[in-house]
Amino acid sequence: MQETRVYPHLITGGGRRLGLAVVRHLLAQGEAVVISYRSFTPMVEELMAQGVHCIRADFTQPESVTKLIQTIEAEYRGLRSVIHNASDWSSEADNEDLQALMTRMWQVHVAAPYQLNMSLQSLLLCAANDLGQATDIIHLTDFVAEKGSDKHIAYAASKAGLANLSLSFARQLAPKVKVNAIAPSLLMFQQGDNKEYQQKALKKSLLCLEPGEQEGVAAVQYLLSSRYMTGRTLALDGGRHLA
Ligand SMILES: NC(=O)C1=CN([C@@H]2O[C@H](COP(=O)(O)OP(=O)(O)OC[C@H]3O[C@@H](n4cnc5c(N)ncnc54)[C@H](OP(=O)(O)O)[C@@H]3O)[C@@H](O)[C@H]2O)C=CC1
Ligand SMILES: Nc1nc2c(c(=O)[nH]1)N=C([C@H](O)[C@@H](O)CO)CN2
Repeated sequence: MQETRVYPHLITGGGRRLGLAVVRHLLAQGEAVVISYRSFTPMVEELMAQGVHCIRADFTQPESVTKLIQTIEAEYRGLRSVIHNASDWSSEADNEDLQALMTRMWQVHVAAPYQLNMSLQSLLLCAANDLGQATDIIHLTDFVAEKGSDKHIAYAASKAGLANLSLSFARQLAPKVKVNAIAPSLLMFQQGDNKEYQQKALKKSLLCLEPGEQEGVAAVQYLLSSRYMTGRTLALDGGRHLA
């Protein structure tokens, strides 16, 4: 009897916060996981010790993305999913060179996911054929992709570009690969966010709460389990669109 192959999930930016929570969730389910990381941290070291294949890649550098792709192509015959979580939340206030900021936002949030999807779609299709079920691409976008942001203009525009990739790749890869997005408004604050900022951010939604990373994990799990969603965005925004 032919053995069923195990195809890993690829999570970009899997070394901390939401990416790490998704990694832990999938490992707990006995899934195989590969991550990309930028900063080598004790957490990445711990994941390596647990047998997670951790590949260093800086998405500001196209050649680094190419090396990530080549490493995956050499090691795996298929992929169960590609989860584009890596992101650089930079603001105009923190960047003097605005041209460089826009270039970096576009490279990290659009060009790198595009390069990964174009190169790795054959592995997603191979796994879908072998498993007899659709595989998945999931883009982590942002509420501001639709609404804009007055403090993260380049970031928001690049997340809108990422959201649009979901539509094109959903068309190109159906029915073997489902392609969807998750657009949080707030999942979890950054360590440096002060109380005043947090209170102001909480008031932007109807539900006025910081849901935490498990809200994002649940959305990823829903999309991986769904048989009938593609080209769509799960909005995790606490009713902010009505506030
Ligand atoms: N947190 C929230 O409330 C919200 C999150 N989102 C989206 O959800 C996703 C996860 O959010 P969150 O966990 O807070 O994200 P973080 O900003 O905490 O982490 C993002 C990850 O991306 C990686 N990364 C950053 N820059 C690069 C780069 N140049 N090349 C490769 N990797 C890079 C980081 O790697 P490293 O750690 O190695 O430096 C990190 O692992 C993101 O796409 C985010 O935009 C959207 C709205 C709200
Ligand atoms: N890459 C990241 N993107 C975003 C983050 C983050 O921490 N990393 N955080 C937000 C905030 O939640 C913001 O929406 C409200 O404070 C947005 N994107």
